[in-house]
Amino acid sequence: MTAANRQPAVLALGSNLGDRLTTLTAAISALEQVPGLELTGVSPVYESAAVKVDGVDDDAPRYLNLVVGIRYTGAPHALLDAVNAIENDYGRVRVERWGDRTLDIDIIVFGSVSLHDERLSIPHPRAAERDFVLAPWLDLDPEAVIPGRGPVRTLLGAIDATLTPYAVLPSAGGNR
Ligand SMILES: Nc1ncnc2c1ncn2[C@@H]1O[C@H](COP(=O)(O)OP(=O)(O)OP(=O)(O)O)[C@@H](O)[C@H]1O
Ligand SMILES: Nc1nc2c(c(=O)[nH]1)N=C(CO)CN2
Repeated sequence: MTAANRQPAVLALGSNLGDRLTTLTAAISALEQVPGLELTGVSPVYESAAVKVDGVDDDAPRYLNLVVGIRYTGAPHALLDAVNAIENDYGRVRVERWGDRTLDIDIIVFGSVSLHDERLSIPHPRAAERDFVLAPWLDLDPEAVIPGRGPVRTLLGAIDATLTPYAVLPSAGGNR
């Protein structure tokens, strides 16, 4: 793919261990260094209780979450490799599914791509139920849609959201 046909994509970032805001800020800088990746927007940061496999865990460290808009010249799996490398650089250790982590980066949508294989599912299969993805994404793009699921505004309206606005990063911006 050439620079002329970069795909718009949305990434969701989360952290509930360590210096969460510093990690998220550093991760955004690291994303900007990925060859072929251009940052187009950074949402506000929200805080929320950790959602675990068996429900909300009020005893677990709370999460900070944000989403970023990007344009990317490569393929979806190359983007996954890049975000996995950044997660590893920031000390991400996979212990359990939905376990606590220093940094999580999910690919939410990638253009109009629909793909499901053993490494990657796009659109992200759980994004439509996650207030910590939908709320910051709506801030970034009020017209956002998850292909096959509907407008982010409608999806968020169907959820009992329990997020708290936490911060706006100096790098934040809806339209670059
Ligand atoms: N859209 C996607 N974005 C990021 N990773 C994905 C995606 N679809 C599938 N994966 C795969 O999921 C694997 C496990 O991801 P991870 O351990 O971060 O899951 P999780 O964050 O605990 O849960 P969840 O996927 O519900 O957010 C990754 O190694 C990756 O191969
Ligand atoms: N509040 C919150 N809970 C979570 C999050 C997250 O980013 N925020 N990510 C998870 C796995 O990706 C599991 N649970």
